[in-house]
Amino acid sequence: MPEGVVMPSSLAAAGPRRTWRDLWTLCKPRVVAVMLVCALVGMLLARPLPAPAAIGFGLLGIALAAGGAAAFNHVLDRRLDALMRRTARRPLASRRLPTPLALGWATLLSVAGIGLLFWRVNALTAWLTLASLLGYALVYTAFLKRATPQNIVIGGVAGAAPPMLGWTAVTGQLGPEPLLLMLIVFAWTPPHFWALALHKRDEYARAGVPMLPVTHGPAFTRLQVWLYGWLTVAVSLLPFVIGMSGALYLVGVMALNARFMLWNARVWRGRDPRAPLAAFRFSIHYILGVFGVLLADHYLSSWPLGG
Ligand code: HEM
Ligand SMILES: CC(C)=CCC/C(C)=C/CC/C(C)=C/COP(=O)(O)OP(=O)(O)O
Repeated sequence: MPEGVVMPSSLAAAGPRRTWRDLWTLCKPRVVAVMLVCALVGMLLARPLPAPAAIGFGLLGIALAAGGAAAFNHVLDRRLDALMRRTARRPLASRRLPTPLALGWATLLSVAGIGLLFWRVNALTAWLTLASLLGYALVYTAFLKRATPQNIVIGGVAGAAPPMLGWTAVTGQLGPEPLLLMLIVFAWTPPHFWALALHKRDEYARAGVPMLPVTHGPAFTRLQVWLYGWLTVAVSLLPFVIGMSGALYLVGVMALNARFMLWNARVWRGRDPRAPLAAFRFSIHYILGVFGVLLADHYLSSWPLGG
């Protein structure tokens, strides 16, 4: 049977529940959820406090667009995903879901998300979100991922956008603060991803994906995790340095940085084979923690006067 053509009976046999679950999976819901936390913090850090409708429409539009981008990634990567154990069970890689249906779903979500941002939020946020969507779905997935070990550094610009998108959604303009929030996520992306890539190096090599551990080897990648880790630490201190956040943020982020660098240093030393996976897992707690303390500092520091 040609690729993408699935007998209607097989869909019927899978059942509508399974199909909806697969469509949900295409959106990378856990990744998008963390992005939405970053976007929400971007919104709440902007002054004056945004109206609930601005927050709601902004988050919904960003969520739909990011979910759509993730679904395009599943479509474009379906053959590659089938070659790796981590991704082989995905709906398209395992041919549970017809490709045209996934393509339609990705288009629907993307058009709905960008349309909603234009209609109910503002044009600046809609254009920036569209650029992020295309940056991830097309530039990263279709080209960079297969072309260069710097794929995730350049592609990381798209993934780092949500806090900036949150800010512009409620203010309608850019500024140094949203760009700094974006820079934190951007610097964090290489240690986040290369830690996992070290753990999955053999799978990427077999699939022929030029991730850094494949092209430059584990020792070089371990060093890069450590160096980008320090870059992330430096950037994470900037909100305090420029007076955007106070002492509470500084204390919180220092504690997170200590733990983050502990894991990155273990990755760098290369003696503990479990370190890369543990460092990858902690990287997610780290980014949530940094945005959490940014928010806590913003509200608690100005209490009882209000943010
Ligand atoms: C180009 C940039 C990025 C790359 C290449 C990347 C790569 C990855 C990969 C390969 C995974 C494993 C997924 C899996 O096991 O199915 C992952 C997981 C994850 N990433 Fe990233 N990531 C990037 C940016 C981000 C950003 C910006 C965020 C959030 C702000 C994020 C949050 C997460 C979360 C929460 C997970 C865990 C998902 C789960 O448990 O299902 N990532 N990332
Ligand atoms: C509009 C907007 C904010 C867009 C951003 C969209 C988005 C969901 C980015 C996710 C980043 C990510 C998980 C990359 C991994 O891709 P991969 O293909 O290398 O990983 P995989 O092998 O797990 O699919």
